[in-house]
Amino acid sequence: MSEAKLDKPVINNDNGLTNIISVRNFNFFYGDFQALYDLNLEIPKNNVTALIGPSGCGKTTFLRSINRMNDLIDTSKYEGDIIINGKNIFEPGYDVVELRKKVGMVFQKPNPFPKSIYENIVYAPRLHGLRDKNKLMEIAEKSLKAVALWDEVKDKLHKSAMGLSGGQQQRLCIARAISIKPDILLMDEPTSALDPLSTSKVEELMRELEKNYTIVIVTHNMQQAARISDFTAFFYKGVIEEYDKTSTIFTNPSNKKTEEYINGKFS
Ligand SMILES: Nc1ncnc2c1ncn2[C@@H]1O[C@H](COP(=O)(O)OP(=O)(O)OP(=O)(O)O)[C@@H](O)[C@H]1O
Repeated sequence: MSEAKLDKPVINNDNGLTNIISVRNFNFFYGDFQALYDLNLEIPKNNVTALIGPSGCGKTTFLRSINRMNDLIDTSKYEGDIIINGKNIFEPGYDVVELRKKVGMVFQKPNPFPKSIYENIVYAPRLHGLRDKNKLMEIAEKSLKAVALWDEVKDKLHKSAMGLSGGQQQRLCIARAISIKPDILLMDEPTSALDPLSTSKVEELMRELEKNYTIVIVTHNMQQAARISDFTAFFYKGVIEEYDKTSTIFTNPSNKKTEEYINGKFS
C-alpha cells in the first residue's frame, strides 16, 4: 500500500553528517506576533542548505536569528536554542562580536561600502586588529580569488567598488564576508537583484565555497534551490513543514504542502 501523503511536519535530521548548527525548540516573536514555531533542525557543515517557502513564512527571520541580527529589533523575543559549534548563541555572556565573525552575511542587494575594492575587503580584518599591510593585501587577493573576481579587478583595487557591475559587487560582498574566515555564510536571496549571467556565476561560486564554508541561503527560486543546495527546509506560516535532502524534497516530498509549493500551486 502506498503511504498516504502526510500533512504534518516531516523533519529528517538524520543526515549522517557533522552538523554545525543545531536548532532546538526555537520560537520567535515580534512583539505579540509569533513568526516562528518550534523549529528543530540540524544543519550540516560544508553543505548548502536552502530555506524555501511563500512570502512572509519566516525564512529571513530564521536566517537573521542565526547571527542574532534580530537583536537589533526592540520588540523581538525568542525561546529555545541555536547551537553553533557546540555553543548556545543565546547563552548569557555569549560574545556577539565573535558570533558575527563566525557567521557572515550576504544580503539581497549588493551593498559594498562606498570605498575602494581593497578597502571593502580589508575593512573587517582591520577592525579585528590586523595592521600588517602585506597580510592585508594577501587577504584581499585570497578573498577576491575565492570569488573569482581577482582577474577582473586586480588592476583597479584602489578604485571605488561602486564602479563595479551589480554581479561583481555581489561577489565583492561575498569576498568581504569571507575575509575574516567565517564558518558559516548566511545568504538572503543573494541573486534576486542580479541578471542571469551574474546569477549563474554566484551559483557556481556557492558550489565552490561549500568546500570551506557552510552556506544557508534563502531563495524564492525553486530551480536555484534544486540546483545549488544539498538540503532544503520548506517553511510555511512560521513552521518548518519539511526538511530533507534537496533531491527528496524536489522528487518525493512527504508533505502535501511541500509538494504543492514546489509544483507552483501557491507562491
Ligand atoms: N521587524 C518586524 N516587525 C514585525 N513583524 C515582522 C518584522 N519582520 C518581519 N515580520 C513579520 O514576520 C513574518 C515573517 O517575515 P519574514 O521576513 O521572516 O518572512 P520571509 O519568509 O522571509 O518573507 P519574504 O520571502 O517575503 O522575504 C511576516 O509576517 C512579517 O510580516
